[in-house]
Parts: sequence; C-alpha cells; structure tokens
Amino acid sequence: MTFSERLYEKLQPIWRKNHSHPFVQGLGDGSLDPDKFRFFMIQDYLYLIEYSKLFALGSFKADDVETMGIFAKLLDSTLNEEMSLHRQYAAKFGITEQELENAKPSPTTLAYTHYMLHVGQNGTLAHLVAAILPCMWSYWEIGKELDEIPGASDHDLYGEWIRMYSSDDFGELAQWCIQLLDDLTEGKPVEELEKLEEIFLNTTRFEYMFWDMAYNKGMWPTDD
Ligand SMILES: Cc1ncc(CN)c(N)n1
Repeated sequence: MTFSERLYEKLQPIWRKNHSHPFVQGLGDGSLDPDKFRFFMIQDYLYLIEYSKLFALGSFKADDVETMGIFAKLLDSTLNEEMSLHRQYAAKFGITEQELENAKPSPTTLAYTHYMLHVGQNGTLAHLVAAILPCMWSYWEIGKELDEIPGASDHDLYGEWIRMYSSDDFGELAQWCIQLLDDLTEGKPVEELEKLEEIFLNTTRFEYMFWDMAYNKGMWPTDD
C-alpha cells in the first residue's frame, strides 16, 4: 500500500463530513446563502496569500530542479489563476480592493495558515507536502463530486467555482503532490510516517473547520 493510499483510508470520516456539510451541499444545489459565500471568498483570499508562500518554501526545500519548477508553477497558478477567480467574485460582490486589503483573518484562517507555515518552515520537504496536500486533494474531490450534479457547474454564482476545482489542470497539480508525497515517503521508518500522517490529518481537519467557519461566518467572539 502506498502512503497516499493509507492516508486515503484514514481521511474518509473527515471527508464524509466535508461532503455533507451544508456549505458544500449548498454550493452543489445552489441554495447557499450568497452572503456566506462572500464571507468565504474573502477569508479564502487571505488563506491563499499565506498558502502560496508554502509553494515558495517547497521550491526552496526541493532537492532537484524539476521539483523546484513544479512548486514555482504551483505558486504561479495559485497567485494568478486560483486567486483571479476570487478577484472576479470580489468584483461580482462589489468587494473593493480596499476591502480585500483591509480584511482580517478569522481565528480559523489564522490557525490553519499559521500551522502550515510552522510545519513548512521547521520541517522537511515531506512535512511540508503532508501539510499542503489536503487543501488541493479535498477541493479537487469536492469539485468533481459537485460537477456531477446536473446543472451545478452552470449555476450563475457557484458554477465558476465548481468548474475551477473540478478542472483537469487543478487535478493534475493535486495528483503531482500525491505522487511527490509517495516518493518522499518510500522506505521511511514507521515513526516518520506516523508524524507525517498526523500533520496530514491535522490539515484535513482544518479543511473541515474552514467550511464550518464560512457557513457560520465565524469571527472573533468579541469586536474589541
Ligand atoms: C481553505 C482552502 N482549502 C483549499 C483550497 C484549494 N486551493 C482553498 N482555496 N481554500
């Protein structure tokens, strides 16, 4: 069994919760309150600013030019393709550049991004890849599942989001990351694999928390 197959088994209970979460269900049937989606888009934009730094770190930590180049491609596609989706949605929602710039991360956004950056800065390349993989893998799975719902990818508001995350381009990058983690973990000792599994499951849990945060528009419990 490859390491990613082992992770795939372990992540099932959390992914089931993702897929049945009212935010994700609402994206699929079009019933999601646009105000919740607006909140999500702003938080996700802030999230991606921090997340993209992990690709720069991946390039720094890689041992060969080919891997460095693919991390550079991931950095470019996140900043200039994925985040341009967010900028388009911002325009649709009348969110100004100023509002995006002044937006503050929620506690969940902060905790999730800081955790990944901590692991990415202090760990090995395998640690970094274990931390970033759930982000790509889970969105690709959700995108593909929602794309199968008749009419979902043509929805006026949420269709574009579904098309982006179910796309072959997005899937290829997720698959590359899965393969890289399998290559990096081949023949590694049990304790190392357990540590990587823990990191992977932590960010998998953070993915679930992000959906829940968006659905509840969860900010700090006090404005002070
Ligand atoms: C929270 C989150 N997780 C994953 C993705 C997909 N890159 C995202 N945009 N935002």
